[in-house]
Amino acid sequence: MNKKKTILDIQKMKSAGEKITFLTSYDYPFTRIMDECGIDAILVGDSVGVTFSGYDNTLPVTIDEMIYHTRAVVRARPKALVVTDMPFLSYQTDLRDARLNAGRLVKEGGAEAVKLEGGANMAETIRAIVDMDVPVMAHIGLTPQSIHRMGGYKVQGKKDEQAQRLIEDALAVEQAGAFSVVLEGIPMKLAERITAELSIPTIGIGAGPYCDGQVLVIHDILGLCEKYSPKFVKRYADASGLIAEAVSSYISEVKKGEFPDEGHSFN
Ligand SMILES: Nc1nc(=O)c2c([nH]1)NC[C@@H]1CN(c3ccc(C(=O)N[C@@H](CCC(=O)O)C(=O)O)cc3)CN21
Ligand SMILES: CC(C)C(=O)C(=O)O
Ligand SMILES: [Mg+2]
Repeated sequence: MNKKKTILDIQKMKSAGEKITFLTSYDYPFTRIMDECGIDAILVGDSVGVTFSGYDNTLPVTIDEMIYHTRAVVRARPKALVVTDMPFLSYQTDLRDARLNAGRLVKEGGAEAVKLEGGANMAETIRAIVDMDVPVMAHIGLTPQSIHRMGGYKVQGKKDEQAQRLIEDALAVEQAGAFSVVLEGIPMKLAERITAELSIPTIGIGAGPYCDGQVLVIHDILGLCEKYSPKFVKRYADASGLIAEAVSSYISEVKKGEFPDEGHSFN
């Protein structure tokens, strides 16, 4: 398909039984490459705080930083759907803040949808944003903005009672009008059950193979982020190694006077 992908295309893929592929991107060059490869959707994730800015977690990321990165992604004119994370404190305070910040991501950033963390507790917020025609993706299970409540990045929904609550959260966000939901860090059988019960697509990360689609952090699949190595990450390349090789070659050639040669110089 050579035209712009929309939330409708993403939703149709669930009924067609076609897996949905998401990756995070935070800039222009990565977006160009992954879009050329045919990625279905791009998440401008608040994981940018960890992978790009070097923070220990996602909590310090600001709405202005999310706008900045979304603009860089959108400038690549991807065919993929562009979804941007609402960062911590940009939607939890009240509905007005939530609407205003979701609107800023669309108006100033160029996002086509926003994502926020939470289930039943965020149903009203999801509804408020959807009511101004900004599509919302929900995110339940291991929600990184809740790191201090969870006491670390821990798999959620292992106990029956917790699992039941996550099923209720999933139903609540669908009911509130979310167009899709991320399931992060939950047992695969629970993700399978939620996927079967919902009519909106589930996008898993550390949630097993039975979701309607998958998402991973681009720096993780490239071996560019050493900070965390969750079990769910598969490293498809060693980009750190490639960069180190190139940088080392450059340093050594300059030191030896081999670079620049006449071919890289002007007369
Ligand atoms: N680069 C990067 N990738 C991510 O996936 C990611 C971020 N950053 N930053 C925000 C959160 C943090 N994430 C994480 C980080 C670590 C684990 C982790 O180590 N999980 C353990 C399970 C521990 C348990 O349940 O006891 C694992 O072994 O996978 C999970 C999610 C996901 N998100
Ligand atoms: C990994 C995904 C789901 C995310 O929220 C992020 O990158 O911030
Ligand atoms: Mg996020």
